[in-house]
Order: sequence, then C-alpha cells, then structure tokens
Amino acid sequence: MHDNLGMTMGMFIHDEVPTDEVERREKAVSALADSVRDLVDATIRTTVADDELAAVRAEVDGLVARLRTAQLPGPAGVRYNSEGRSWNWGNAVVGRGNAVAPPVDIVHDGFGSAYAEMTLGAAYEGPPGMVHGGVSALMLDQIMGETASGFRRLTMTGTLTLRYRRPLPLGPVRMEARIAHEEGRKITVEAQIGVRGEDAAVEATGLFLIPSWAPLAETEQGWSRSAEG
Ligand SMILES: CCCCC/C=C\C/C=C\C/C=C\C/C=C\CCCC(=O)SCCNC(=O)CCNC(=O)[C@H](O)C(C)(C)COP(=O)(O)OP(=O)(O)OC[C@H]1O[C@@H](n2cnc3c(N)ncnc32)[C@H](O)[C@@H]1OP(=O)(O)O
Repeated sequence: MHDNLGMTMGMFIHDEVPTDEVERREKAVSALADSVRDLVDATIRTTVADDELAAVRAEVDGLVARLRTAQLPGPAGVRYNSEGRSWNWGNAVVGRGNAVAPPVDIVHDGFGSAYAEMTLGAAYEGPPGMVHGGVSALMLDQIMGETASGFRRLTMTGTLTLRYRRPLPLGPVRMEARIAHEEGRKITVEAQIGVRGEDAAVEATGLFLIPSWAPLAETEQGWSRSAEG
C-alpha cells in the first residue's frame, strides 16, 4: 500500500510558482492545446492531396522538435503552490495542456454536484456520427471523481457501472453528477450524459473510495482547484 501512496502522492508536486504566473502560463498552454485539437480535427477530416499531407507532416515534426527542446522528464502530475492553487495540465479529461482531452469545463455547483457542457467533434467518434462509448465513460469518470472528491479529499474510482440507453450524437452534450450516498470511505455518485434537454444517453453509478493509504485529513477549505479546471 505504501507503494501506492508513494506512486500517487508522488505525483502531487509542490511547485512554488506564484498564482499569477500559473494563470498566465495556463492561458498560453490552453491556447496551444486548442490549436492542436484543431489540428487533430483537421487531420481527420482533410482531403488534401498526399504530397500536401507529407509537407504538413514535415512542418508538424519541426514544431514537435521545438517543443522537445524543454520538457518535463515524465507526466505532468498534479502541481500545487502554497497559495492553494493547483493545476493538472496533463489530465486526460480536464488537462489544459492536453489536446487529446475533450474540450470540457466542469462546473462545481457547491459540494457534491457538478455539470459540464461541451461540443464533441470528429475526434470522439465511435459508431458513425456518434460519441464513442469509451469517451462517454472517460468524461463521466472524471466528473464523478471530481464530484466525490470536491477537491478536498483524495478519491479513486473503485467501480463504475454504465448503462448505454441510446446513441449519443456528436455535437453539443451535457453531463451532470451528484453524490447520492456516502458512508465511511465509500462515496456513491450518480451521473448522466446526453443531449441537453433530452433523456440521458448514458447513465452511470460509481463507487469512489478514499483509499486506505490516502492521507486521511480532509482539508478544511478544500484543495483549491485550477480556476479553469
Ligand atoms: C490531504 C488531502 C488530499 C486532497 C486531494 C485533493 C484533491 C485531489 C485532486 C484531484 C482529484 C480530483 C478529482 C478526481 C479526478 C478524477 C478522477 C479520475 C478517476 C480515476 O481515474 S482513478 C483511477 C482508476 N482507479 C484506480 O486506479 C483504483 C485502483 N485501486 C485502488 O487503488 C484500491 O483498490 C482502492 C483505493 C480502490 C481500494 O483500496 P483500499 O485499500 O482503500 O480498499 P479496502 O480494501 O480497504 O476496502 C475498503 C472497502 O471498499 C470495498 N472496495 C475496495 N475496492 C473496491 C472496488 N474497486 N469496488 C468496490 N468496492 C471496493 C471493500 O470491499 C471494502 O468494503 P467493506 O469495508 O464493506 O468490506
């Protein structure tokens, strides 16, 4: 268990960067990730000729080489400063620097309840024209985990159960989550995702656990989250 603690808590990195600097950098990194997301969409949907594809590829390789001149040695982890600002720019769903992450902003409605609205394009397709079921699961897991944690305690997904009730078309979608029940270290969260104003496409129930190896203290004012997710 200590290995788990070391592995997980080791990725919570105290990084004494002033909050205004974090925010400036976050804007810059988000803007780049947005452009890369656009590149992904354009790559999927382009019909330009093969030689043009090769030329674009060479330029992209050049850009990658420029970014590689200064890199972290591993994944981004979760960083925080002593002002209580935290940032997790690599996260697979809400990472501001992560162009693979769907473009989502999770809004917390007070403790125990959250929602998000986003537009999912060609990069998130499963069945033709529909959102991939794994993408729905990914996004639900994130909003449910954040809801269980409230950024004031460490929670991990124990069991996630999904019911795919109807196909979810690509385009604007909305998801919602709330804590349904809580007992000791076990927190049950219910959630759904679908087209706004319509019946849910996917319903989810999850059991989130405060791990036995987690530092027990629930911080009094919570752990301040990244302002933009
Ligand atoms: C100082 C404060 C820190 C504050 C931190 C603040 C903020 C954190 C910042 C950001 C986080 C914010 C939001 C979260 C965001 C995103 C969510 C991402 C979600 C994920 O992507 S997360 C990755 C996938 N997730 C895993 O990688 C888990 C791997 N796994 C383990 O790490 C362990 O397996 C663990 C911890 C699950 C359990 O370990 P454990 O030692 O705590 O459990 P233990 O044996 O004590 O069991 C106690 C009772 O739970 C029952 N139980 C146990 N496991 C169960 C299961 N899986 N399902 C159903 N019930 C289960 C037992 O049956 C027993 O039940 P009973 O008491 O009734 O007998």
